[in-house]
Amino acid sequence: MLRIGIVGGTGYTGAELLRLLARHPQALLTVITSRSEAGLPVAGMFPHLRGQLDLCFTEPDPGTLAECDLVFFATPNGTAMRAVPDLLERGVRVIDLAADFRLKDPALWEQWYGMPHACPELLSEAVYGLPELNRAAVRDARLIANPGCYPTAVTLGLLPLVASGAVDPSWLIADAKSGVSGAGRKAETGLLMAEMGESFKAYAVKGHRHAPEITQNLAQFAGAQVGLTFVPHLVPMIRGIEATLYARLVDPAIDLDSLFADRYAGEPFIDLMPGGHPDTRSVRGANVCRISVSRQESMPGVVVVQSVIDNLVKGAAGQAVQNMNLMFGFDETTGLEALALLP
Ligand SMILES: NC(=O)C1=CN([C@@H]2O[C@H](COP(=O)(O)OP(=O)(O)OC[C@H]3O[C@@H](n4cnc5c(N)ncnc54)[C@H](OP(=O)(O)O)[C@@H]3O)[C@@H](O)[C@H]2O)C=CC1
Ligand SMILES: CC(=O)N[C@@H](CCC(=O)OP(=O)(O)O)C(=O)O
Repeated sequence: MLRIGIVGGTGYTGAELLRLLARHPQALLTVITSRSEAGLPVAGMFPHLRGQLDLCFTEPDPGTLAECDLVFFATPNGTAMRAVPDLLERGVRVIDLAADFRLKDPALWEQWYGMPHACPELLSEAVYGLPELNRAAVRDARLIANPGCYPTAVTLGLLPLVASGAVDPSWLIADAKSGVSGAGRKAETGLLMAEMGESFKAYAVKGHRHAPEITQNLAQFAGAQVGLTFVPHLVPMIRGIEATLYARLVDPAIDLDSLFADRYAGEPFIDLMPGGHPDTRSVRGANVCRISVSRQESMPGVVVVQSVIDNLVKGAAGQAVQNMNLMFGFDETTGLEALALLP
């Protein structure tokens, strides 16, 4: 059994990791940290884990974490980078669900995250953990940068188009919407039901920190400068991301459904839905990205992709478990077989 630690076990992605790992046949949860709940039983805070997990939250402690085979960081940006060098040194492998190791350029990290990077020397080693893009490297990684939620939905939706040269990479638009759990479990006025319920708005229109992450992903395949307009929206639902993506086709005669089917053949967590309108409830709780690709008769030169994920599953904890399975040689789908919840 793999001994697993989770730093940040009281947040939404930490709780989702607990839900998935409590039933994973090869995973043994040994350390779950929380500074605010240290000493309290995990199942006391999360009753859905009663009878599944007999552990108490503990303060994050490097010595205890070093006894694990793998540590997940489900913590705010800028937390993992302070602890990771020591854990790697002690032979522990790490999956960071935050953004600390996602951007390869430390100056870009500082620009978007507002602090200098604590261990820039590890950025080149860290593997971006999107298996559909990077599966072989994930298997051998000591350190995984688990992708952001929006970047997962947007990258998977645009990748077949950009990588095949079917679209002009300098003109990409991503219009993305997220449920409120994407903002984490912190108390914030703008996230109150009375503030965001029955309402809907775009935010970070001038620039969101996920834009450089998506651009970095696509640039590896584009063969030319990537130009992306990315606008996120907050919608009054709890889970889910829907990204509607637009790009200009180089050859309007291309068979788009075949292009996507070829790119994602054999992918266990990509579901192509030709002619469909994937909705967020069809992925709630499931580790899947459901994609449809279309064009309008009046604008045959513009492709429209719809891509949906559960931000906490394929957009965070499920993807992290998928990466863990690859890193430790388990079947990639172990512990991730659950279907979506409907309704
Ligand atoms: N929510 C989402 O949909 C997604 C989130 N992410 C990323 O995953 C990370 C976690 O997100 P989320 O679960 O939503 O966040 P939450 O705010 O819900 O939870 C954060 C957790 O981290 C702990 N924590 C906070 N500060 C520290 C610290 N300095 N040292 C140790 N533990 C700390 C908190 O517990 P305590 O304070 O008790 O120690 C809490 O358990 C973030 O970086 C987020 O950007 C990525 C993809 C999707
Ligand atoms: C709805 C909402 O607020 N979403 C978050 C996405 C946060 C996230 O998961 O991003 P990182 O892992 O890169 O921090 C936001 O826009 O900040």
